[in-house]
Amino acid sequence: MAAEPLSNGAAHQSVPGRYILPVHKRPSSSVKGKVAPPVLPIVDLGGDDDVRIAEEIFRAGREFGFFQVVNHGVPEEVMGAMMRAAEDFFGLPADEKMVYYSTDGKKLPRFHTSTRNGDGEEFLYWRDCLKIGCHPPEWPHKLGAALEPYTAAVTAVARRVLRLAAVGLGLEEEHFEGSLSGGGMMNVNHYPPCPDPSLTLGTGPHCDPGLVTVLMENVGGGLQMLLHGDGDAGGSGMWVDVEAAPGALVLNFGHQMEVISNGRLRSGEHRVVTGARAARTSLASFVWPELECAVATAQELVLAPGEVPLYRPYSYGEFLGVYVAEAGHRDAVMAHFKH
Ligand SMILES: O=C(O)CCC(=O)C(=O)O
Ligand SMILES: [Fe+2]
Repeated sequence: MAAEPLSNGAAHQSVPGRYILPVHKRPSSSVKGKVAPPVLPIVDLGGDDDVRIAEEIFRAGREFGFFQVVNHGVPEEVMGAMMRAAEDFFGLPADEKMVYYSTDGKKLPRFHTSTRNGDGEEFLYWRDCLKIGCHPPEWPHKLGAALEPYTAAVTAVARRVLRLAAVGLGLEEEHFEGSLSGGGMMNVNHYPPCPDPSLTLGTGPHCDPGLVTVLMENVGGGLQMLLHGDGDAGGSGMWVDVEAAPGALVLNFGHQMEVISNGRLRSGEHRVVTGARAARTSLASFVWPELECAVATAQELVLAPGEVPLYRPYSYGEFLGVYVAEAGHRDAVMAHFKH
């Protein structure tokens, strides 16, 4: 049954039944212990010491799949205008937002709650979202003016990081250019205050499907990443808060980076916990391959003695189909592509 988005009505006094997660899916069910949250690695994109920057990105990508960037070159006014436009959207009267409402997972732009507006969903995540394609004619007119400069600036950051990631991996600097990074879209996420955050999640555990994601948020707190325990931070299987400095952008690698790098760079698994007080808005800009693009582990890497590709080649369209069908569950998705 289709669900009404959270931001369409008055503030919620209690958690509607469909948003209450089964006990084993609630945020506390996966806390096995406590580690001091590691500081999210800070990569300074300023300056031209690309070797240093590439090394920093490689280290953060290997351990967490997550890092924050400063001196990224996206003007403060451009970030501010984009965030205000996003916040304003969710404050619009319901009928203006519902113009974009759809349960058709392929439609863009698309306004939805949870992941699919309740269509085929056993339970709902405490999130409204506006999904936007990467091409201007499809942009919702209310956000259009802010989207153009923001998307251009953030795409430039992603492209620079992809060039540096290629250098860190020992690939040609241009490895990710062209159709490998020719696609993408944006999630404009909105998490209203939740009357009982222990019963809900804003987004469930997932890795992003593409190469790299650039995230901007208005309120710190909510995003968590899963630790793997094989780096200095320890804490295998633990969720820790992703906290970024004011003005920084948070970046994470997605599944395609893990496949192409044969696991050297991790796709950072993450989720969003809800908060009782402030509404949180975040913008996740995804850079990914064009649908017909063939994706495969980079041959230059697999030449290491005895090393074989972990995943079989596929088209990105095939990958996205599996990702949607498996609702983004990391292991279930990757099982389709493992050798
Ligand atoms: O809201 C966030 O911090 C993360 C959102 C997210 O994971 C996504 O849109 O894929
Ligand atoms: Fe995500």
